[in-house]
Amino acid sequence: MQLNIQNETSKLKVVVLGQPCSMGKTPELDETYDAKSYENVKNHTYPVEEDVIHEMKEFKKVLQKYDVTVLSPQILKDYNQVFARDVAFVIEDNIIISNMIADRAEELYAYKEIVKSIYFQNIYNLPKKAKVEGGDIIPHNEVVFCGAYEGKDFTSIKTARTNPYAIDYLKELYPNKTFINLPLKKDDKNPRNGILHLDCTFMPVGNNKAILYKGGFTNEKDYHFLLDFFGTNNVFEVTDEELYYMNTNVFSISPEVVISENRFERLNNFLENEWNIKVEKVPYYEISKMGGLLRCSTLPLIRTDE
Ligand SMILES: NC(=[NH2+])NCCC[C@H](N)C(=O)O
Repeated sequence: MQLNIQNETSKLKVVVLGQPCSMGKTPELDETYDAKSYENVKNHTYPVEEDVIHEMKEFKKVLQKYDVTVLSPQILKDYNQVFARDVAFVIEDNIIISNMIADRAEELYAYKEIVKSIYFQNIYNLPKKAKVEGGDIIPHNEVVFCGAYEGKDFTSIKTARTNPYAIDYLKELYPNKTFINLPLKKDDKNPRNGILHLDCTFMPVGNNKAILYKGGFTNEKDYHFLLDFFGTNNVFEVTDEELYYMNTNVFSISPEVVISENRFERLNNFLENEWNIKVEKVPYYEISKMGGLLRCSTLPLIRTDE
Protein backbone atom coordinates (compact mmCIF):
# COMPACT_ATOMS: atom_id res chain seq x y z
CA MET A 1 0.00 0.00 0.00
CA GLN A 2 1.35 3.42 -0.98
CA LEU A 3 0.38 5.81 1.79
CA ASN A 4 -0.42 9.45 1.20
CA ILE A 5 -1.57 12.05 3.73
CA GLN A 6 -0.79 15.74 3.28
CA ASN A 7 -3.62 17.27 5.25
CA GLU A 8 -6.97 16.74 6.98
CA THR A 9 -9.33 17.31 4.10
CA SER A 10 -8.16 15.92 0.74
CA LYS A 11 -10.32 13.22 -0.76
CA LEU A 12 -10.26 10.18 1.49
CA LYS A 13 -9.59 6.79 -0.11
CA VAL A 14 -8.46 4.40 2.66
CA VAL A 15 -8.98 4.70 6.41
CA VAL A 16 -8.73 2.50 9.47
CA LEU A 17 -11.82 2.78 11.67
CA GLY A 18 -11.41 1.80 15.32
CA GLN A 19 -12.93 -1.36 16.73
CA PRO A 20 -16.04 -1.17 18.93
CA CYS A 21 -16.21 -4.89 19.80
CA SER A 22 -15.00 -6.38 23.08
CA MET A 23 -14.47 -3.06 24.84
CA GLY A 24 -14.31 -4.78 28.20
CA LYS A 25 -16.23 -3.73 31.27
CA THR A 26 -16.67 -0.16 32.43
CA PRO A 27 -13.33 0.96 33.89
CA GLU A 28 -12.91 1.80 37.56
CA LEU A 29 -12.38 5.49 38.26
CA ASP A 30 -8.63 5.05 38.76
CA GLU A 31 -8.36 3.06 35.53
CA THR A 32 -9.61 5.93 33.35
CA TYR A 33 -7.00 7.96 31.50
CA ASP A 34 -8.95 10.94 30.21
CA ALA A 35 -11.20 13.46 31.94
CA LYS A 36 -14.42 12.66 30.05
CA SER A 37 -14.20 8.97 30.80
CA TYR A 38 -13.39 9.90 34.40
CA GLU A 39 -16.49 12.07 34.66
CA ASN A 40 -18.79 9.53 33.01
CA VAL A 41 -17.55 6.64 35.13
CA LYS A 42 -18.09 8.79 38.21
CA ASN A 43 -21.63 9.68 37.09
CA HIS A 44 -22.46 6.11 36.02
CA THR A 45 -23.04 7.29 32.47
CA TYR A 46 -20.13 5.52 30.75
CA PRO A 47 -21.37 4.04 27.44
CA VAL A 48 -22.26 0.40 26.90
CA GLU A 49 -20.72 -1.61 24.07
CA GLU A 50 -23.99 -2.08 22.20
CA ASP A 51 -24.42 1.69 21.76
CA VAL A 52 -20.80 2.15 20.72
CA ILE A 53 -21.19 -0.59 18.09
CA HIS A 54 -24.32 1.10 16.77
CA GLU A 55 -22.67 4.52 16.48
CA MET A 56 -19.59 3.19 14.74
CA LYS A 57 -21.76 1.23 12.30
CA GLU A 58 -23.53 4.44 11.32
CA PHE A 59 -20.18 6.18 10.85
CA LYS A 60 -18.90 3.30 8.71
CA LYS A 61 -22.01 3.43 6.52
CA VAL A 62 -21.31 7.05 5.61
CA LEU A 63 -17.65 6.33 4.84
CA GLN A 64 -18.71 3.50 2.55
CA LYS A 65 -21.35 5.63 0.87
CA TYR A 66 -18.44 7.81 -0.29
CA ASP A 67 -16.53 4.76 -1.59
CA VAL A 68 -13.91 4.94 1.13
CA THR A 69 -12.15 1.63 1.85
CA VAL A 70 -12.57 0.99 5.58
CA LEU A 71 -10.06 -1.29 7.32
CA SER A 72 -10.42 -2.57 10.89
CA PRO A 73 -7.90 -3.57 13.51
CA GLN A 74 -8.24 -7.14 14.79
CA ILE A 75 -10.38 -7.56 17.89
CA LEU A 76 -8.44 -7.77 21.14
CA LYS A 77 -10.39 -9.30 23.99
CA ASP A 78 -11.73 -6.81 26.56
CA TYR A 79 -9.69 -3.89 25.25
CA ASN A 80 -10.99 -0.49 24.20
CA GLN A 81 -9.99 0.01 20.55
CA VAL A 82 -12.40 2.75 19.51
CA PHE A 83 -9.80 5.45 18.95
CA ALA A 84 -7.64 4.35 16.01
CA ARG A 85 -6.29 7.87 15.56
CA ASP A 86 -3.75 7.70 18.31
CA VAL A 87 -2.12 4.35 17.56
CA ALA A 88 -0.13 5.62 14.57
CA PHE A 89 -0.25 8.48 12.09
CA VAL A 90 0.60 9.06 8.47
CA ILE A 91 2.53 12.05 7.16
CA GLU A 92 3.16 11.99 3.41
CA ASP A 93 4.03 8.37 2.55
CA ASN A 94 5.23 7.21 5.96
CA ILE A 95 3.39 5.70 8.88
CA ILE A 96 4.80 6.58 12.27
CA ILE A 97 3.99 4.20 15.08
CA SER A 98 3.02 6.14 18.20
CA ASN A 99 4.47 5.59 21.64
CA MET A 100 1.16 5.79 23.45
CA ILE A 101 0.22 5.99 27.09
CA ALA A 102 0.95 2.60 28.70
CA ASP A 103 -2.77 1.96 29.32
CA ARG A 104 -3.33 1.82 25.55
CA ALA A 105 -0.05 0.30 24.39
CA GLU A 106 -1.53 -3.08 23.45
CA GLU A 107 -3.82 -1.56 20.81
CA LEU A 108 -0.95 -1.67 18.36
CA TYR A 109 -0.95 -5.49 18.24
CA ALA A 110 -4.27 -5.36 16.42
CA TYR A 111 -2.68 -3.42 13.53
CA LYS A 112 -0.21 -6.13 12.55
CA GLU A 113 -1.96 -7.06 9.30
CA ILE A 114 -2.51 -3.45 8.29
CA VAL A 115 1.11 -2.50 8.96
CA LYS A 116 2.26 -5.57 7.00
CA SER A 117 0.55 -4.23 3.90
CA ILE A 118 2.74 -1.08 3.97
CA TYR A 119 6.22 -0.98 2.37
CA PHE A 120 8.70 -1.58 5.19
CA GLN A 121 10.81 1.47 4.30
CA ASN A 122 7.76 3.64 5.04
CA ILE A 123 7.24 2.37 8.59
CA TYR A 124 8.89 4.35 11.39
CA ASN A 125 9.25 3.41 15.01
CA LEU A 126 10.32 6.13 17.42
CA PRO A 127 12.73 5.88 20.35
CA LYS A 128 10.96 5.03 23.63
CA LYS A 129 11.62 8.52 24.96
CA ALA A 130 9.56 10.09 22.17
CA LYS A 131 5.97 10.09 23.41
CA VAL A 132 3.36 10.94 20.81
CA GLU A 133 -0.23 10.09 19.85
CA GLY A 134 -1.93 10.79 16.51
CA GLY A 135 -4.56 13.06 18.05
CA ASP A 136 -1.82 15.62 18.72
CA ILE A 137 -0.56 15.65 15.13
CA ILE A 138 -2.44 17.62 12.47
CA PRO A 139 -0.72 17.78 9.06
CA HIS A 140 -1.65 20.83 7.04
CA ASN A 141 0.42 20.58 3.84
CA GLU A 142 3.82 22.21 4.46
CA VAL A 143 2.92 22.74 8.13
CA VAL A 144 2.34 20.16 10.87
CA PHE A 145 0.45 21.43 13.92
CA CYS A 146 1.38 19.59 17.12
CA GLY A 147 -0.01 19.51 20.64
CA ALA A 148 3.02 18.63 22.74
CA TYR A 149 2.83 19.21 26.49
CA GLU A 150 5.92 20.99 27.73
CA GLY A 151 5.48 20.76 31.52
CA LYS A 152 8.04 19.05 33.77
CA ASP A 153 5.18 17.01 35.27
CA PHE A 154 4.53 15.22 31.95
CA THR A 155 4.80 11.69 33.36
CA SER A 156 2.34 12.33 36.16
CA ILE A 157 -0.43 13.67 33.89
CA LYS A 158 -2.43 11.00 32.07
CA THR A 159 -3.80 13.42 29.49
CA ALA A 160 -0.29 14.56 28.49
CA ARG A 161 0.49 12.28 25.56
CA THR A 162 2.98 14.04 23.28
CA ASN A 163 6.31 15.46 24.41
CA PRO A 164 8.64 18.02 22.76
CA TYR A 165 11.27 15.31 22.23
CA ALA A 166 8.90 13.50 19.85
CA ILE A 167 8.30 16.69 17.90
CA ASP A 168 12.05 17.29 17.59
CA TYR A 169 12.41 13.76 16.27
CA LEU A 170 9.66 14.29 13.69
CA LYS A 171 11.35 17.51 12.57
CA GLU A 172 14.41 15.45 11.64
CA LEU A 173 12.26 13.05 9.63
CA TYR A 174 10.59 15.90 7.73
CA PRO A 175 13.17 18.66 7.30
CA ASN A 176 10.98 20.34 4.67
CA LYS A 177 8.00 20.79 6.94
CA THR A 178 7.40 23.43 9.57
CA PHE A 179 6.31 21.96 12.90
CA ILE A 180 4.26 24.34 15.02
CA ASN A 181 3.77 23.36 18.63
CA LEU A 182 0.60 24.55 20.34
CA PRO A 183 0.82 23.36 23.98
CA LEU A 184 -2.51 22.46 25.58
CA LYS A 185 -4.01 22.90 29.03
CA LYS A 186 -4.25 19.59 30.88
CA ASP A 187 -6.65 18.29 33.51
CA ASP A 188 -7.13 14.57 34.10
CA LYS A 189 -10.41 14.94 35.96
CA ASN A 190 -12.27 17.98 34.70
CA PRO A 191 -12.99 17.88 30.96
CA ARG A 192 -13.94 21.55 31.01
CA ASN A 193 -10.49 22.58 32.19
CA GLY A 194 -8.16 20.63 29.98
CA ILE A 195 -7.70 19.27 26.46
CA LEU A 196 -6.71 15.68 25.78
CA HIS A 197 -5.37 16.03 22.23
CA LEU A 198 -4.92 18.90 19.80
CA ASP A 199 -7.78 17.55 17.66
CA CYS A 200 -10.10 18.20 20.60
CA THR A 201 -9.57 21.96 20.37
CA PHE A 202 -8.69 22.70 16.74
CA MET A 203 -9.49 21.17 13.35
CA PRO A 204 -8.95 22.32 9.76
CA VAL A 205 -11.95 21.80 7.45
CA GLY A 206 -12.87 22.67 3.84
CA ASN A 207 -10.21 24.69 2.04
CA ASN A 208 -8.03 26.51 4.58
CA LYS A 209 -10.79 26.93 7.12
CA ALA A 210 -10.83 25.75 10.72
CA ILE A 211 -12.89 24.99 13.80
CA LEU A 212 -11.28 26.38 16.93
CA TYR A 213 -11.78 26.61 20.68
CA LYS A 214 -10.09 29.56 22.27
CA GLY A 215 -9.61 28.23 25.78
CA GLY A 216 -7.62 25.08 25.05
CA PHE A 217 -4.14 26.54 24.71
CA THR A 218 -1.61 27.08 27.47
CA ASN A 219 -0.54 30.29 25.73
CA GLU A 220 -3.40 32.42 24.49
CA LYS A 221 -1.08 33.74 21.79
CA ASP A 222 -1.39 30.36 20.03
CA TYR A 223 -5.13 30.91 19.63
CA HIS A 224 -4.38 34.32 18.06
CA PHE A 225 -1.73 32.74 15.89
CA LEU A 226 -4.29 30.27 14.47
CA LEU A 227 -6.82 33.07 13.93
CA ASP A 228 -4.20 34.95 11.91
CA PHE A 229 -3.02 31.84 10.11
CA PHE A 230 -6.48 30.97 8.75
CA GLY A 231 -8.00 34.46 8.85
CA THR A 232 -10.78 35.36 11.28
CA ASN A 233 -13.49 34.86 8.64
CA ASN A 234 -12.26 31.34 8.01
CA VAL A 235 -12.53 30.24 11.62
CA PHE A 236 -15.61 28.88 13.38
CA GLU A 237 -15.18 29.32 17.13
CA VAL A 238 -16.83 26.82 19.43
CA THR A 239 -18.21 27.67 22.87
CA ASP A 240 -17.26 25.98 26.17
CA GLU A 241 -20.37 23.82 25.92
CA GLU A 242 -19.66 22.82 22.32
CA LEU A 243 -16.09 22.01 23.29
CA TYR A 244 -17.37 19.70 26.01
CA TYR A 245 -19.32 17.67 23.42
CA MET A 246 -16.28 17.71 21.13
CA ASN A 247 -17.54 19.86 18.25
CA THR A 248 -13.98 20.30 16.98
CA ASN A 249 -13.54 16.58 16.38
CA VAL A 250 -15.40 16.21 13.09
CA PHE A 251 -13.92 14.23 10.21
CA SER A 252 -13.49 15.38 6.61
CA ILE A 253 -13.84 13.04 3.68
CA SER A 254 -13.07 15.82 1.22
CA PRO A 255 -12.92 19.62 1.27
CA GLU A 256 -16.61 19.52 0.37
CA VAL A 257 -17.89 16.88 2.81
CA VAL A 258 -17.55 16.63 6.59
CA ILE A 259 -18.92 13.95 8.89
CA SER A 260 -20.25 15.47 12.10
CA GLU A 261 -22.37 14.58 15.12
CA ASN A 262 -26.10 14.99 14.63
CA ARG A 263 -26.49 17.16 17.76
CA PHE A 264 -23.91 19.77 16.68
CA GLU A 265 -26.65 22.04 15.42
CA ARG A 266 -24.91 25.41 15.36
CA LEU A 267 -21.74 24.00 13.80
CA ASN A 268 -23.57 21.86 11.22
CA ASN A 269 -25.77 24.74 10.11
CA PHE A 270 -22.80 27.06 9.86
CA LEU A 271 -20.75 24.62 7.79
CA GLU A 272 -23.63 24.06 5.40
CA ASN A 273 -25.00 27.57 5.11
CA GLU A 274 -21.92 29.75 5.47
CA TRP A 275 -19.15 27.58 4.09
CA ASN A 276 -21.14 25.44 1.68
CA ILE A 277 -19.74 22.22 3.10
CA LYS A 278 -22.00 19.18 2.99
CA VAL A 279 -22.46 17.77 6.48
CA GLU A 280 -23.16 14.06 6.92
CA LYS A 281 -24.62 13.63 10.38
CA VAL A 282 -24.17 10.53 12.52
CA PRO A 283 -25.00 9.73 16.15
CA TYR A 284 -21.79 9.75 18.21
CA TYR A 285 -22.93 11.04 21.55
CA GLU A 286 -22.20 7.89 23.53
CA ILE A 287 -18.68 7.68 22.13
CA SER A 288 -18.01 11.30 23.06
CA LYS A 289 -18.27 10.20 26.70
CA MET A 290 -14.98 8.34 26.31
CA GLY A 291 -13.05 11.48 25.38
CA GLY A 292 -12.98 11.19 21.61
CA LEU A 293 -15.20 11.64 18.61
CA LEU A 294 -15.16 11.07 14.86
CA ARG A 295 -11.63 12.14 13.97
CA CYS A 296 -10.29 10.22 16.96
CA SER A 297 -11.89 7.02 15.71
CA THR A 298 -10.10 7.11 12.38
CA LEU A 299 -6.59 6.62 11.06
CA PRO A 300 -6.50 7.81 7.44
CA LEU A 301 -3.95 6.03 5.26
CA ILE A 302 -4.61 7.45 1.81
CA ARG A 303 -6.05 10.76 0.67
CA THR A 304 -5.64 11.82 -2.93
CA ASP A 305 -4.20 15.21 -3.81
CA GLU A 306 -6.46 17.24 -6.01
N1 LIG B 1 -7.36 11.68 19.14
C1 LIG B 1 -8.09 11.71 20.21
N2 LIG B 1 -8.53 12.86 20.65
N3 LIG B 1 -8.34 10.57 20.84
C2 LIG B 1 -9.17 10.41 21.95
C3 LIG B 1 -8.77 9.23 22.79
C4 LIG B 1 -9.62 9.05 23.99
C5 LIG B 1 -9.16 7.95 24.91
N4 LIG B 1 -10.10 7.76 25.96
C6 LIG B 1 -7.80 8.29 25.51
O1 LIG B 1 -7.78 8.82 26.58
O2 LIG B 1 -6.77 8.03 24.96
